[in-house]
Amino acid sequence: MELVLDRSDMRTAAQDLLRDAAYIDGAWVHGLRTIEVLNPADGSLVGKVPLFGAEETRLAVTAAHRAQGAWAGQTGKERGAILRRWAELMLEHREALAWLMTAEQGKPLAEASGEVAYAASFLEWFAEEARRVTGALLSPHASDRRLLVRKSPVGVVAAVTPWNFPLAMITRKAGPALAAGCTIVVKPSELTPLSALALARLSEEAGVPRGVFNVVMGDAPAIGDVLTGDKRVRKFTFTGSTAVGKLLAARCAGTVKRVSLELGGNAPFIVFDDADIDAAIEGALASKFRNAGQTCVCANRILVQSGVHDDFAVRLADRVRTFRVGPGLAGPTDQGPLIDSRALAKAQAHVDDAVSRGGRLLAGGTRLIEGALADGNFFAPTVIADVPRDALLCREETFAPVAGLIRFETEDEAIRIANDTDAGLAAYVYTQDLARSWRMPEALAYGMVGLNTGLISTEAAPFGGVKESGLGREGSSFGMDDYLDIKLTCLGL
Ligand SMILES: NC(=O)c1ccc[n+]([C@@H]2O[C@H](COP(=O)([O-])OP(=O)(O)OC[C@H]3O[C@@H](n4cnc5c(N)ncnc54)[C@H](O)[C@@H]3O)[C@@H](O)[C@H]2O)c1
Ligand SMILES: O=C[C@H](O)CS(=O)(=O)O
Repeated sequence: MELVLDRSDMRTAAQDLLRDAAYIDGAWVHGLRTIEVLNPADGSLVGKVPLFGAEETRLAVTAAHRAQGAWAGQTGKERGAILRRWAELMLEHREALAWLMTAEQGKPLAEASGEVAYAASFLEWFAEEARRVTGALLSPHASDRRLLVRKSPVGVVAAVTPWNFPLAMITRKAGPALAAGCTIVVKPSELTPLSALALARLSEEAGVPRGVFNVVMGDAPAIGDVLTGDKRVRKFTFTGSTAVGKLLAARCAGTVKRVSLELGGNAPFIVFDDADIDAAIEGALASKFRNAGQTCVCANRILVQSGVHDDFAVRLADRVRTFRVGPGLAGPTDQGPLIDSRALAKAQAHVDDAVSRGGRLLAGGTRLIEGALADGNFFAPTVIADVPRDALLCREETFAPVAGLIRFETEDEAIRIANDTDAGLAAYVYTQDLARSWRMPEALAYGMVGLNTGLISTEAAPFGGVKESGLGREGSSFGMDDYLDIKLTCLGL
């Protein structure tokens, strides 16, 4: 199958990583029925993958279950060495992985390359954590007893991941899982499966034993039924929309699985009068428009104190008008397409609703269809000032390059607006007031707060939300806890 890429040198490199089969028990398994993977920038065919279902998923769970004991029997140092080699291979193939990602997901090549490094950083980080799983010898409750606590791998892990970060959302789970001694079955999004399969291809070269890392895709509900219902799966981890996360988490109750969820956001981005406005503009651009606004931690509501609201709005609009919007494989761009037509329709609905309620459109506001953009899902980077608080974009995750500015007067009012949502993933505050810098993170009901920065995601920190944005944390040493069970040995002397 010929990968249609613009530069032949990169086509060759990406072609080597391109797979049209699922990866089960160390084998590439083709299917009679296939799914087409399309480039969101122009609708062209990037690749095909099997349309698999329950039967193939059970085969993958069987492989993971069979491999788990031997994998856990390796030392943390041995598992860590394999994870580190996997990370090295990702970086050695960084350009090819980035091209494949831009082809199937649409993000600018520079962002895709950044995600490859970000994804590799989780394998690198957990290669070290693999060597640091410790236990405890507790102070006994009686002189003839000894209390020994050890941590052991939970067992077979099932992971379901989204399309917006096709590599990082997988390694953020596979890293700690494999470091802990678990094995894993991954179902990537059917919109972006090629990056996951390229990762599997590199896992072989890294020495990940057969059955330890498996990738299956196709009929998502049928696959999900097996992953949430098979009792051999002891841990289910999901990254995606809140609605689907709730559905799948509920299904895990039947076999009492460990569950971790990374769900939707509705991030407030709060700019006070005393903020460094230049820094706040840069932070808003980075947070709002990364991946064309398709990240779970994007600024979803930009709250600006009234003293600086109009100046901030005009300056933000001036900046977004300079964005280079286009296909990521055709040359340097600042913003790529949205993932599909549904995303385009949602973006337009949020814009139309905000304007109909009195918001002032300062930039963008419509789909882009000129020239090379005609066949893609391109939406103009958009800024709307004075958005009312009952607007759709204040109540729903927009997941598009649409910046809605809400005016506020006081700190208490900003906190009330910010916390008025069921989401609780990320929030951002720009202020130069020291006391306010302490008050705001404490008052905001979110798992993560960016203070004078719009970029908070790193493998070195615990990523996750509160309320309906999720359960558990991914990244940092905290990220191991979801893949380990605590076992007590009470020794009678
Ligand atoms: N909190 C985080 O870390 C984080 C990270 C990335 C994305 N997200 C969220 O994910 C959403 C965007 O991703 P998406 O559109 O892929 O979400 P989605 O929920 O539509 O899909 C996520 C995954 O679930 C699968 N899926 C969907 N329905 C299923 C079913 N019935 N059974 C089994 N699997 C099913 C999909 O195929 C995909 O692999 C946004 O809400 C975003 O905020 C959150
Ligand atoms: O979309 C959610 C991802 O977790 C984004 S990030 O790259 O981890 O910030």
